[in-house]
Amino acid sequence: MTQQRRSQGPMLRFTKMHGLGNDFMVVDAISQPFRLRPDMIRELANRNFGIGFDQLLVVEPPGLPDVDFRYRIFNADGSEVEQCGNGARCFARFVRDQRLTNKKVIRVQTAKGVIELRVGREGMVMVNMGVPEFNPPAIPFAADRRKDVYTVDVDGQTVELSALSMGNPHGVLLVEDVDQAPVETLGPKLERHPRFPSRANIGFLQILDRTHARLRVFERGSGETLACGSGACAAVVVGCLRGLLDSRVEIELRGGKLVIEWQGEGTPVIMEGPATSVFEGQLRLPGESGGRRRRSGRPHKQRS
Ligand SMILES: N[C@@H](CCC[C@H](N)C(=O)O)C(=O)O
Repeated sequence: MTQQRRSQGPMLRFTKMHGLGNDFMVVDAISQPFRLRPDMIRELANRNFGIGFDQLLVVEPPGLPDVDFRYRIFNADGSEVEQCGNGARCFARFVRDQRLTNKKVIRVQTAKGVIELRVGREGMVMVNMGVPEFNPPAIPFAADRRKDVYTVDVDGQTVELSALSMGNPHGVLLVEDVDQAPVETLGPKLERHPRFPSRANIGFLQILDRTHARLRVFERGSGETLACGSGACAAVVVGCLRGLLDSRVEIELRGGKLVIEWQGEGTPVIMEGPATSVFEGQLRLPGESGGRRRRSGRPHKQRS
C-alpha cells in the first residue's frame, strides 16, 4: 500500500473555503512541498472533474522582513494574479485555524505589495487593500491620460467604464439594475478587451443610495463569481469618485454583503466581511506513474 502510494505521488492537504461564495482551495506550502502546473490547477478547479474553485490560494513563507507570509493567488484558468480580496480574508482565517500564527493582525506579501489582515469576531476579517491606482499604464489600461470615465468600443458599440487597479486591474460600469446587466455577454469581451493588455475584472455596479450598492463581477480568469472583494473595493472607489457614494458603503454581491470604506484619493481601501471554511481534504498528486487524481474530504467544523 505504502509502495503503491509512493509511485502515485505524494498526498496534498488542502482546505476548501469561501468568502460570500467566492470559493477557494487553500494550500499550506510551508509545512508540505507544493508545486502545481497551470494545467493541473485548471483540472482541480473544474467543478465536475476536480475539486471546483474560483481561485487557488497558496500560503508560503515571506520573502520580506516584517511580513508574516507570502500570499500567492491562481485563477481557475491557471493564471497567477496579484490580488484577491475575498481570498485575503480566507487566508487570515486559514493561517490561524492551521496554527501557522496566532496573531490577530497579519501582514502578507502579495505580488503587488504588502496587505494587512485583521481578524475580528464571529469569523469577520478586515483587510487593508491598499491605495487604488488610476494611472493608466499602472492599471494597465490603454489611454493617453487619466479620466474618471472612459469610452471603450466593443463590437462597434460605445461602452462607458472607469478603470483602476486595486493591485489587480478592474473596469467598472454603472448599470440601472444588476439583475438585467449584460454580465455574461459584455463581461468576457471587456475582460479581454485590447485596452486592458493584462485582461481585467469587470464589475457591473448599481447604486441604490449613497451608502448602499449592488454589484456583479465577471472575473478575469474565473468568469462570473458570487462575490469579488477587490471588485467591490474598485466599485466603491468609482462610486465615490463619481460623487454617487459616501465613504462607507454596504455593497451587496450575489453571495452576500461586504462593507467597504474609502476616505478618498491617496488613502487605502478597507474591506470587511466573512471568511468560511467548508471542509478539509487531501488529494494524491500524479507521481512517476501518473494516473487519475484521487481525493477525499471530511466536513469542516465551523468555527467563528
Ligand atoms: N475573487 C477575487 C479576485 C481574484 C483575482 C481576479 N480574478 C484577477 O484576475 O485579478 C477577489 O475577491 O478580489
